[in-house]
Amino acid sequence: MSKVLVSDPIDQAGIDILSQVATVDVNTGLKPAELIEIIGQYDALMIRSGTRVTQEIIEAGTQLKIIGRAGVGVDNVDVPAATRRGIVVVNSPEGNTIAAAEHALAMMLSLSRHIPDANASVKRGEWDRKTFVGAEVYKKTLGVVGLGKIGSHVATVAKAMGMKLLAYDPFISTERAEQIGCQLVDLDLLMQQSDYITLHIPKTPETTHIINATTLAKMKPTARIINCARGGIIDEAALAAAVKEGKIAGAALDVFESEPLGESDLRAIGKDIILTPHLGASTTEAQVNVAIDVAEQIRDVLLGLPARSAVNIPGLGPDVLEELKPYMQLAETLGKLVGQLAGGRVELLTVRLQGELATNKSQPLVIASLKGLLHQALRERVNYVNANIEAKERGIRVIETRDASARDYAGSLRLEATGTLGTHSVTGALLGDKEIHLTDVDGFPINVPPSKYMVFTLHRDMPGIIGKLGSLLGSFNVNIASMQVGRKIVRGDAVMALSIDDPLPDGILAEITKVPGIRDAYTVTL
Ligand SMILES: NC(=O)C1=CN([C@@H]2O[C@H](COP(=O)(O)OP(=O)(O)OC[C@H]3O[C@@H](n4cnc5c(N)ncnc54)[C@H](O)[C@@H]3O)[C@@H](O)[C@H]2O)C=CC1
Ligand SMILES: O=C(O)C(=O)COP(=O)(O)O
Repeated sequence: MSKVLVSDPIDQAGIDILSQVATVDVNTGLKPAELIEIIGQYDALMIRSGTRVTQEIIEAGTQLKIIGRAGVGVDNVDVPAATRRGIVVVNSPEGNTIAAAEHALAMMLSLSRHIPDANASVKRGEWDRKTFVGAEVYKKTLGVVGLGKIGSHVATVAKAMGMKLLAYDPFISTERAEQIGCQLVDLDLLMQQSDYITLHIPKTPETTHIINATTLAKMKPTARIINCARGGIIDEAALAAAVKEGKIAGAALDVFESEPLGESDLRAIGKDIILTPHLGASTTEAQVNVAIDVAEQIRDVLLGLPARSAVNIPGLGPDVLEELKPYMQLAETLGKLVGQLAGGRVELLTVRLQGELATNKSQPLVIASLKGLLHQALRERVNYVNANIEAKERGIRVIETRDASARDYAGSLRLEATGTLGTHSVTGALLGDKEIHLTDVDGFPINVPPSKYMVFTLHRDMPGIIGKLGSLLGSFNVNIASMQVGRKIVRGDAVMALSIDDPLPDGILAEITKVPGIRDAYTVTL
């Protein structure tokens, strides 16, 4: 049975799902060294923001197949290191959207009405109605930085409260922004014109300290900023100084450069700074959502099924997988075949989408072709996650081409591999009930379903050659299940495709090439 380690608190609903297929150990609060020590026994790791999954931990996780982040941000996971090792990293892109958006809105209203400090003062026995005079958000301008799932929900609710909306997000179209009621502007203008600024971008090298002393200096002295996205997007020292010196009116932070928050100037500033301990996703509803979403994906991957929200399998969402799955199997089979025909080190793979397939996304088919191609060298170590990286590291160049006019089959895929021993090509299509058929080998038309063990020959089309090959294989007790010859012209060159019941015993390939008229022979396992 598989083993899953849950190293941050997650809802029981997730544990129940994992327990259907695995032994689940919940062990939270581990130090990095303790995690490194035990991770080697686990097939899956489920985390929230509390566990930093470093390269060292990934390398110690020799059995790991999947890392599941019960939430959105995967900045605490070394995703490139996981990708190199073929470990799927999944998250829950929507499970806590509402929770995080509502926390940002709560922060905005708390800032504008001084709710945390007013509450504390009443609880101290005071009745101070002067200190806590607030400001309305109605008709004020809210600047949303990052108009993704959370930013959009914040904007929608803020609009209903009568706020004017500006947004900065270089990856969102003007039309999409307008749909949500936002005017897209650049970051400078947003900083200058907003009364409230709320951040909803991921933490990346580009967004680290995107809000710094220079950008803060552009804000109005009456403006306030909210960060419920990630620590480190705002330069904390510059922010503390800006609030302390009255350059801006206030800030509310849920996330910090280092968590848990240690010694910090931020703690010392009174009612103009509100701090919460990374509570954005901490609602009962969100925690059930993310736990179920991620646990289901871990369960599926442990059962050999694809994950619906893998962050390190480019272009392979569930809808694409559903639609392209049969073609991906075709691509993988053709990749295995052309890799074995090419024999030596492959330097260039040309992936050609033909007929109806030409209008489809090529990336999943390229990944599947590479997975097949590299199978010979890497076996189970290559998967959809690391096929691209492994190919790059081996110096395999990939060219994608399309030919919508190819009409032999509704849709077909052609792979051509050029390597140290020459160039080979194979084409395949899905026929009837989506059954894979090989339709061309090295330019010779054939029509055979692939089988696990096959022999291909390149020979002269002349009388007697099929019989000689049949007897030769018979003399070595090799049973032929099916055989087909493809040729372009009578008595010219031809290709023979044989399906055999068992692997070809050692040494027979050399015997086959001694048959007069046979120029080359290949044995493949698909
Ligand atoms: N405080 C908490 O507990 C929670 C925090 N989060 C954080 O909220 C953030 C946003 O989450 P979602 O809205 O779900 O993500 P999303 O992917 O739907 O949206 C992110 C948006 O940021 C934009 N973006 C990316 N780079 C940018 C850049 N350099 N400048 C401007 N915009 C940029 C993207 O185009 C996208 O529209 C994430 O960092 C996530 O980790 C999410 C959930 C809970
Ligand atoms: O989902 C996210 O990105 C979050 O920041 C939530 O973090 P958490 O799961 O509450 O530790």
